[in-house]
Amino acid sequence: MREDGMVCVTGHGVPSATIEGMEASATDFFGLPEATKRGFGTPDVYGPEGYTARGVESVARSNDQGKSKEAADVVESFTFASRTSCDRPALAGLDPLVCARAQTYWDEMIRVLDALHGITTLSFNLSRYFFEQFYRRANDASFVVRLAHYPAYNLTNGVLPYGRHTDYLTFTILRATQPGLQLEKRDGSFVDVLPVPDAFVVNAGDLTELWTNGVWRSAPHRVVPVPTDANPNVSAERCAIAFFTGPSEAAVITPILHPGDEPKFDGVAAGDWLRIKIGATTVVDDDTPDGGVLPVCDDDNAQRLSY
Ligand SMILES: O=C(O)CCC(=O)C(=O)O
Ligand SMILES: [Fe+2]
Repeated sequence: MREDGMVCVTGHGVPSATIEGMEASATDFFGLPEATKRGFGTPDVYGPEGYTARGVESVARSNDQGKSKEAADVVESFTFASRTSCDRPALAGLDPLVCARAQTYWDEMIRVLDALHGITTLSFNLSRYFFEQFYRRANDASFVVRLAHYPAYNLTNGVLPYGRHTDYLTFTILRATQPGLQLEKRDGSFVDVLPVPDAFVVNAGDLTELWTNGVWRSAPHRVVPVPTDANPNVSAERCAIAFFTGPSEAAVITPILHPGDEPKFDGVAAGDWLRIKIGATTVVDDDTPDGGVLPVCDDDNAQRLSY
């Protein structure tokens, strides 16, 4: 966490069936016709609940509030913004099996997060219950399950499946079975984060860095295309499941200081930070041309999604 801001977690106890169920839900959902997918949530905005279509999100814009007008990511996604998302009208009609699997996955992720918080309290000499007040008391902590599908696409104009960014809040618990994720090291070089069987990748986000006064690092990372064996000009299809975690919107996060420490950051309300970051990432029509124009998926060369 100090050096890279990213670790590989094994021995987490999450049943394989729970992980495989969520992966199967991702495969099933993204395999639906585009018009059906667009019926869930707000497909032309990234952030709220439900489906976000390809060409809408440009995560790299979160780095500078959108000033750089980075290209849209080659990704479509589905967000469960609460454990009971499926009860909301926006998601009415979603396959009940997908909903049930998401709830099971959610509960397991909370369990893993509790362990991560336990490790953090030990590392920073905090009360075992330090995080409770920020996450549980108001019962509105920022937890999100995000399913991401990176379709196969022609590698013609250098766009990335998912641009370089840091995660906005505290810990992200990530599951991906295909290569493509890269971590930016402190010297600016990128290294592959290859999938490890049965493991999760956990990375610290911006508020973890703030909270730990810079001791743990908010790791810049990105997803790069991985050419298929059949055609080096086509990127392989990929799926990932992220569980994003963060404190309640109103929680003001300030650096945890030990005797002799000087604060390196000002405090910030978690909700304000999230809005600043996420607000810049939706690509709109009047953006620079590259924002809306994506390479077309070559169906003949597209690989079947396989877990
Ligand atoms: O797809 C991945 O492996 C990483 C996705 C990611 O960085 C994110 O959703 O924040
Ligand atoms: Fe990320």
